[in-house]
Amino acid sequence: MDGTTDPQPRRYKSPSDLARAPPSSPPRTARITSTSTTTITTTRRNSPYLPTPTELALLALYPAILLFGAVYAVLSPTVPYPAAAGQQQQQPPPPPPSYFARKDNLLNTLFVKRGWAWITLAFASFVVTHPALAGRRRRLRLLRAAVLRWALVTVWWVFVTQWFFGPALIDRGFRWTGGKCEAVATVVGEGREGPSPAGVVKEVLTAAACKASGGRWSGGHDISGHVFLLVLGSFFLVQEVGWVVARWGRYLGEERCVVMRDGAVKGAAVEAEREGGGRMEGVEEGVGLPVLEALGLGGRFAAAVVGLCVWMLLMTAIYFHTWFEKLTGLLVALAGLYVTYVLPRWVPALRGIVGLPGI
Ligand SMILES: CCCCCCCCCCCCCCCC(=O)SCCNC(=O)CCNC(=O)[C@H](O)C(C)(C)COP(=O)(O)O
Ligand SMILES: Nc1ncnc2c1ncn2[C@@H]1O[C@H](COP(=O)(O)O)[C@@H](OP(=O)(O)O)[C@H]1O
Repeated sequence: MDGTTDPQPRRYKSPSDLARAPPSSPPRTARITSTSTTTITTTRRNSPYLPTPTELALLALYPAILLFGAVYAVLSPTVPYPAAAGQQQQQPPPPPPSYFARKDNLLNTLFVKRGWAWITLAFASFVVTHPALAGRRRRLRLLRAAVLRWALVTVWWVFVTQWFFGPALIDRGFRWTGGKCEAVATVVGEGREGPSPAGVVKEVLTAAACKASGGRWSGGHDISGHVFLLVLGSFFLVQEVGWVVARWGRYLGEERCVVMRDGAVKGAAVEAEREGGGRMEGVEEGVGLPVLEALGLGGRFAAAVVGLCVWMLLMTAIYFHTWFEKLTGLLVALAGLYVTYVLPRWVPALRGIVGLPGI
């Protein structure tokens, strides 16, 4: 167990090794927790109503990226400001100042435009393969809660970008703020043709339908779908992977606090212990592993997806939309994240259903 008898000493096993190892194979040096050796420490009490300091620091990167993009777009001589400021210009757009200013760039077409599928794939590969979620007794409970949280953010993504009992919230918001499908309106205004012109205007309720009919979606507030998806998806992965790996490898000296049913505020680990979740019986812990190894294959895949999200967010910040449309994209994403990850900390009934990542 102490590694001195190992002919090829290696202090810790990687998650892929652990996943391959038969359940009964004795660990070499990595620590095993049993019911008597749970050592979860809470070093400071955070507000259950707010993200923890580490979460806040990570969240602060999003407005920082948007701010950087806006400043860069204004200051850079290569970024034509009207293009960065929105789609209101009447003239044909100038040639794109960079490959990533093109809507048909590969990362946009293959990654962002299929963004939720990538986020879902990364999440699934992490929860299915990571040894921290492999303990027999905890596995089902943790998986069920993680899938419910995925369903919650997925429903929010669907409502905001795809469908909300008709047009998605982004499309509804655009029309509520006075937007319309311009080409169709012009035809109607000029009374040129169309079997039922007024009907045509009524039917163009979404940006996609407007584009398909050759029109231009303009005049309203167009919440940035890219900012929304990239922030929601990347922070969802950060939460789902981050807390599991941080607890498994004991990387963080901080803990989420929760409001208990009797109103007491406690560290979330207390609840984990009560549920048996603080004790990874028979599950090797990742204490001391380098973070990259502790992430495992699934976690590294998720980290790569998060990296791509951050890069594309920066590109959107520099080349697309107005700053206010990007800000609302961010706020709408944060609303979904708050409901999924912070609200359960102070609403025990909700926590009983969707849980907290890693607990
Ligand atoms: C009454 C309750 C009803 C609840 C309804 C819930 C329905 C659940 C459906 C579950 C679907 C899950 C699908 C999961 C797998 C996938 O993700 S497949 C879809 C892949 N597609 C995408 O990822 C599209 C991503 N793109 C976008 O969201 C948008 O294109 C955009 C990037 C936000 C912006 O679009 P623009 O056109 O550029 O403006
Ligand atoms: N990082 C990025 N790379 C390429 N295109 C981007 C982009 N961010 C936004 N766009 C494009 O800008 C338009 C508005 O984006 P959104 O509202 O989703 O934020 C969309 O155009 P299309 O709808 O014509 O593809 C989208 O593809």
